[in-house]
Amino acid sequence: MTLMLASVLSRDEAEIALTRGADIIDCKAPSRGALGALPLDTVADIVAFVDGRRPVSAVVELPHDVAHALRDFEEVVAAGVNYVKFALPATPDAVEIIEALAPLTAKTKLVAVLFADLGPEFDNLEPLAGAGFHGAMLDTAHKGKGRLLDYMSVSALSEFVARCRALGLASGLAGALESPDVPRLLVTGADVLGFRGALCAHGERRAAIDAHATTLIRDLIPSTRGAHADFFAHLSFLGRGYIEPAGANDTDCVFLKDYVAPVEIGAYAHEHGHTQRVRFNVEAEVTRINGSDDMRSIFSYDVIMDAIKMILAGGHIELVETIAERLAESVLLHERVRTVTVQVEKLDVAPGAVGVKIRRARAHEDARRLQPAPMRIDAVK
Ligand SMILES: O=C[C@H](O)COP(=O)(O)O
Repeated sequence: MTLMLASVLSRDEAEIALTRGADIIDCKAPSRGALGALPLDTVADIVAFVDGRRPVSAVVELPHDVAHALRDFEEVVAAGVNYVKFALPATPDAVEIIEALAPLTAKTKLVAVLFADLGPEFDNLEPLAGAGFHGAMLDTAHKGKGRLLDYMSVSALSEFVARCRALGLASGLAGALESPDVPRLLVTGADVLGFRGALCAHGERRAAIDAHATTLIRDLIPSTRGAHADFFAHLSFLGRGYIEPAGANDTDCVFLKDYVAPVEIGAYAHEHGHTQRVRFNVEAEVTRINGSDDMRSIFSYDVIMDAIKMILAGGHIELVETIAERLAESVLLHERVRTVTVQVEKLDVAPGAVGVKIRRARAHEDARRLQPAPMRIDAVK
């Protein structure tokens, strides 16, 4: 289950984040850049307010002299936080920094932050795991100059998450994330999605966090916590067709039309080692959700494009049928999708197009698997 991390700069903001359902309360000073540390007394105040109801993380800004870092880390640990985050530079001394901080892993959970916009060094993940670090998080250093997905694709982020998982590291994704990014990043399986800007009015990370903006992000991330668990149960039953539409007009069609990509595809030997143009047409029949006019009520076409990119990132594929089946399966993972039609065409084999068109539906038993009491969306405002 992916957790929601909310970066806050005060006790009052921690109260908003906590009451609106954030899973992790992250102490951070937006005025000091991407990974700014709050004063220790503020961190202690937030820890005291949260009072164990959620895990609390805090940032340490690495000093140039790593020996001093230990003292800074010790002070934050003494403030009672559960996780300590710091920026691990993509420089040759990174392993030296990891080794210097390793003794602290006996006292707290250390999370190294790598910056996607600064050429992150993923080979440092092994030393981090070997030193007993808790996790690694991708973020962006230059706020206001792009989101995480502007620097790394969903496929690359999925690889980062898988590599962390294989090493026993928890994985986090952050970086000027916005609400449309959430359904796209959930497919990576990251342990944590981190937010600051998206929780603030008008996405301005230095402004105060806003209760409704925080609730919107919370509602987009499935949760096992309280009202939001019911909310998501409600959504998932909608997706599974639990609330039977009165008629066909209770579903909408989200489509991707004439999306052409270079694909390594073909069963013949001469089709290996190069790409061919392949055209994708996808129609997803989705259960409509009324009651909100934001990301909570839509199934994003981005998710379809990301699914295509993730399949193609896997290398050469022999058959168009294979791509079509995998794509249909990926789209049906989203519980709002009731049926999907996928057409995959090779454009460079003949004067026209050749390929396959399939239609797949969610298994009917899926639609009746659970029987909750439906809940109005605005009940979680
Ligand atoms: O770890 C969470 C970061 O504070 C994300 O901040 P941001 O959403 O402003 O990039």
